[in-house]
Amino acid sequence: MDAISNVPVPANERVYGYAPGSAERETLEDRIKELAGASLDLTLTIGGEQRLGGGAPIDVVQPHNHASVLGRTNDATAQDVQDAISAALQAAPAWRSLSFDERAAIFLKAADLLAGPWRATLNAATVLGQSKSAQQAEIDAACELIDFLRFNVAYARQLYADQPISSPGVWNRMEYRPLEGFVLAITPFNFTAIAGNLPTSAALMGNVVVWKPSPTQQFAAHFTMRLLEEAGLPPGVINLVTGNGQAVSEVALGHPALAGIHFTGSTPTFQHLWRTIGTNISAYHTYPRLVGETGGKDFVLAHPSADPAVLTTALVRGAFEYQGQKCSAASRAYVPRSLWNRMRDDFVATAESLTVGDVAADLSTFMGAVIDARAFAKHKEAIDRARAASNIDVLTGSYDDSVGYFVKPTVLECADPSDEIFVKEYFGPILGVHVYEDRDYDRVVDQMENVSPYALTGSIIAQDRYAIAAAAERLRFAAGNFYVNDKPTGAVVGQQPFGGGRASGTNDKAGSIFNLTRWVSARAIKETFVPPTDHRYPHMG
Ligand SMILES: NC(=O)c1ccc[n+]([C@@H]2O[C@H](COP(=O)([O-])OP(=O)(O)OC[C@H]3O[C@@H](n4cnc5c(N)ncnc54)[C@H](O)[C@@H]3O)[C@@H](O)[C@H]2O)c1
Ligand SMILES: N[C@@H](CCC=O)C(=O)O
Repeated sequence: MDAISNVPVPANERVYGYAPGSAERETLEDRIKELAGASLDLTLTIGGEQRLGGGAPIDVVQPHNHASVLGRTNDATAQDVQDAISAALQAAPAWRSLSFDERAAIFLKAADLLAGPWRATLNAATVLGQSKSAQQAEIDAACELIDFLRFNVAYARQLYADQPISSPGVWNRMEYRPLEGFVLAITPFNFTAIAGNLPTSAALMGNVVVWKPSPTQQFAAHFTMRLLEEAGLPPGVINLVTGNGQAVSEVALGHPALAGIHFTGSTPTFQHLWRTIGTNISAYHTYPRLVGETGGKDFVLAHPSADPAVLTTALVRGAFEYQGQKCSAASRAYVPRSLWNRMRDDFVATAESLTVGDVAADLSTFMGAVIDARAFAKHKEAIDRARAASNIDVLTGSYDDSVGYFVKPTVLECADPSDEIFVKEYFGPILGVHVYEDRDYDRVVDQMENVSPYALTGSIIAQDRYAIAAAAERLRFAAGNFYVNDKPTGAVVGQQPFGGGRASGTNDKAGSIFNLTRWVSARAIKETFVPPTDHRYPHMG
C-alpha cells in the first residue's frame, strides 16, 4: 500500500479512579488474586520462543511481602544473549521492509488491547511486582504505556512527513531508514510504561531489538511481551532477555551490529555502558546511538509568596507517591522560614497519615514497599546517618523489612544546603528540607542550582510572578522538566515530553518526536530528471 495514510489522532488515555465499589476496582482485585498465585516461569523470548535463561535462578517477589514469590526467572547466559542478537538480526530484513502502516497497526492494536482486555493484567502485575498503588499502576502500566504506543505512531508519521525542498528539475527525498544492526533496550524497575516504550519505540521505526528489563520488573515485563505478541508482533523483532545484565554487557556491547542503546536507569549504569562502548568503538559497524535517561535529585523551590497548601500537596505527592521511586520525585525542598513556620506541623502530620502497606491486599493503600533489599538497605543507611548527624532533624521517618521492604515517608530538615541529602540520589521516600531566611532567597537559588550533578525535574512554588520568571531563568539548565506551582512528577505523554540534562541523561525526551529521531538514520535522495550531459560551466567560456 503506497498511500500516505492519516494515522489516528492520539488523545491521552482516561485515568480510571478505582474508588471503592467501582467496577474497575473489582476487576483489578480479581486479577491481582489470580496473578498472585500464578507462580510463573518468567522466560526469555527469543525469536518468538520462550525458554528459561541458562544462568542462576532469581526469585521475583512481592516487595511488600517478600516471602511471596510471583515467579522464577533466570540470569541470561552469554549464549542466550548471542541467540537473542541472532534472532533479531534474522528478523531485521522482513521487519524493515514492512510498511510503516503495517508496523504501526501492531502497536496501535497493542494500545487498544491494553486499554481494554489487558488493562487489569498489566496493572495487577505492576501492583504485585513493583508494589505500586492502584492509582500509580493505572497512570503507569495502563495510561502512560497506551499513550506512548499511540502518540509515537503519530510522531513517527510527522517525522516521515518532514521532507526537503526540491529545485526545478530535481526531486529531493528523505528516507528515514532504521539503524543498521540491533538496538539494545535496557529498562528500569520503576515504570512498566518505560519498560514497554524503550523497545517498542525503536521497533516502530523499523529496528529490531534486544530488550533487557530489570529482574524486579520482570513480572510485568513478561505480560508486556505477551501483549505485544497478541497484537501481532512478529517473532524476533523484540527479543526479551532476562536477568541482571552482566551477560548483556559482555556480549551485546562487544557485538559489531550494536546500533543503539535505549536505556533508562541509574547514572552509574549508563556511564558504565557508555564507557564500555567507548572502549569498543572501533569494533562497531556503525557508531551506536546512545540514549539514556538516568538519575535525578529533583527540587521544589518555595518562594515566600507561595501558597502553603499548594506547597504541602506538591511535597506530599511529589516526594512520597510510589515511595519516592520516580526519577522525578521531589527529594530536596527549599522553604522560607516564614512559610515553614506556618506549614511544617501540618506537612509532617500529613506525611505521617499516609498509609504504607500491602498495596495488593488493600487497594486503598497510598504507598507500598521499596523495590528490594538493596534499596531498603540504602534508605536505612541514609536514615541512620541522618539520625546520627547533629545538624539534621529527622522530623518523621522509619523503616521495617520484617514482612516487606517498608520505608515510611521520611522528612529530614538540615541547615547545611550542601549536605549529602541535597546532593545524592537515594531513590526512596526521603525528602531533605532546607529552611532559609526569607531575605536569603537569591543566595539559596544560586546554591541549589548546581549543588547536585543532576538536572531532571524541579518546581517553583510562588505567587509572585517576578519570582516565577526569575526562577525559570536562573534554573534554566537545572531541570529538563520544570513545573510552576505543581509537583515535579507525573509528566504526561504528549503534554510534558520527559527527560533531563547534566548527569540525568541525554534528554532525548521519551514519548516525543525527538526520541524517535534517534532510531532512524536518514538517507537523502536526490534525483535529477534531465541530467546535464556536458561538464563545462558558463564561466569557462
Ligand atoms: N530519567 C528518567 O527518565 C528515569 C526514569 C526512570 C528511572 N530512572 C532512574 O533509574 C534508576 C532506578 O532504576 P534501576 O534501579 O532499575 O536502575 P539500574 O541502573 O540499577 O538498572 C537499570 C537497568 O540496567 C540493568 N543493568 C544494571 N547493570 C547492568 C550492566 N552492567 N549491564 C547491563 N545492564 C545492567 C538493570 O538490570 C536494569 O535492567 C534511578 O536512578 C532513576 O532515577 C530515570
Ligand atoms: N515520567 C515520570 C517519571 C519517570 C521516572 O521514573 C514522571 O514524570 O513522574
